[in-house]
Amino acid sequence: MPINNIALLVMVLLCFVAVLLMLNLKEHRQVQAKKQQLNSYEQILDQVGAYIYVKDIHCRYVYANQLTLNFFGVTQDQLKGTSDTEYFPDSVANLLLKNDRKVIALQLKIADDIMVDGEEDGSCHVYHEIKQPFFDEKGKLTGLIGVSTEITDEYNLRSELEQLANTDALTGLYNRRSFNAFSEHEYARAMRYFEPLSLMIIDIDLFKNVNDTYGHLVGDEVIRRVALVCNQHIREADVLARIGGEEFAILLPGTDTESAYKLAERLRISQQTYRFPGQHEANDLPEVTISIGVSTLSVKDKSFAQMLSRADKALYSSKNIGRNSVHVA
Ligand SMILES: Nc1nc2c(ncn2[C@@H]2O[C@H](COP(=O)(O)OP(=O)(O)OP(=O)(O)O)[C@@H](O)[C@H]2O)c(=O)[nH]1
Repeated sequence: MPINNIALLVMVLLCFVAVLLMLNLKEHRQVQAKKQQLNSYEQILDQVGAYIYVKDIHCRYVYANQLTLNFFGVTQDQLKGTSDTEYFPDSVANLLLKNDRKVIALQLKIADDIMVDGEEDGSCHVYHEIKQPFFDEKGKLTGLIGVSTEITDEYNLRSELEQLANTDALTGLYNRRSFNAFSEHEYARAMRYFEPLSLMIIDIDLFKNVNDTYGHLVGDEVIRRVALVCNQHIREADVLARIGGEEFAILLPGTDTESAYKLAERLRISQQTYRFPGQHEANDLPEVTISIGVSTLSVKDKSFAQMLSRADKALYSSKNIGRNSVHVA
């Protein structure tokens, strides 16, 4: 082969190698750039004040940001392939797994509040978690991505506000608002399943005299004592509420007229014969009597209001015959 041709061949080969090297270098640079980009994304995620993690389709951890790693007390390498059973009590881990499986199976985003008991002080922490399916660039499901934030303070505040909105400050009983909600619910249930349902309205007799004679503060204590005595006689399913100043109501699911009447009589008598053990200050409060109106759900009732109105009428009958009595309507 002439020398010129060999030189040409060497030149072509060199060019080919140079092109290959350049391509390789470009690819290397791209990989490096991607790595750098991923590193900076990870750095960003590490600085977010939320627990961020990725799990595979078997609900095992693939990645977690620094906050999550700190919480679990593991490194990124130690985390890989582990599951929640290693970091949470069984009850919590099962709940988390249930949510994970839902996300994977239904390919749906879900949100939930999770309560976790603190190991050291027994305090309860609440986390709001959002989980959604995670797909690769070809659209194939590869697992899930989750974000959790601690909402203990908000949760406690919400519970306190809910309690304030639903309970009566003086007695701690349900207020009228929550009594109405319970009543509608129990009325619908009793109607649907043909179950008995009774209602009692209780009013303290001549209560104005108590206030006028002993003052409002003593009046308040008497209201609290009436509530306490009523509370001692009811079952867990019964709903006792303070629905007005000196007026109470008790909703009695699964209770027929006869049983409701017997309970009302027991309550009426026990308001006069109660005695709290020891030197209870309620024992020194002025005596009062109560009047009660009872009604029971009828198939003819079109709404809970009709039952309520019958109990009200029965209460007025009790007042009209001289108080300290029970009437059924
Ligand atoms: N101390 C106190 N008194 C209250 C409260 N809410 C309502 N009252 C009082 O309860 C009294 C109710 O009086 P009335 O409606 O005339 O009825 P009553 O004196 O109980 O007479 P009868 O119901 O007919 O037996 C009023 O004096 C109200 O001011 C409360 O939260 N605390």
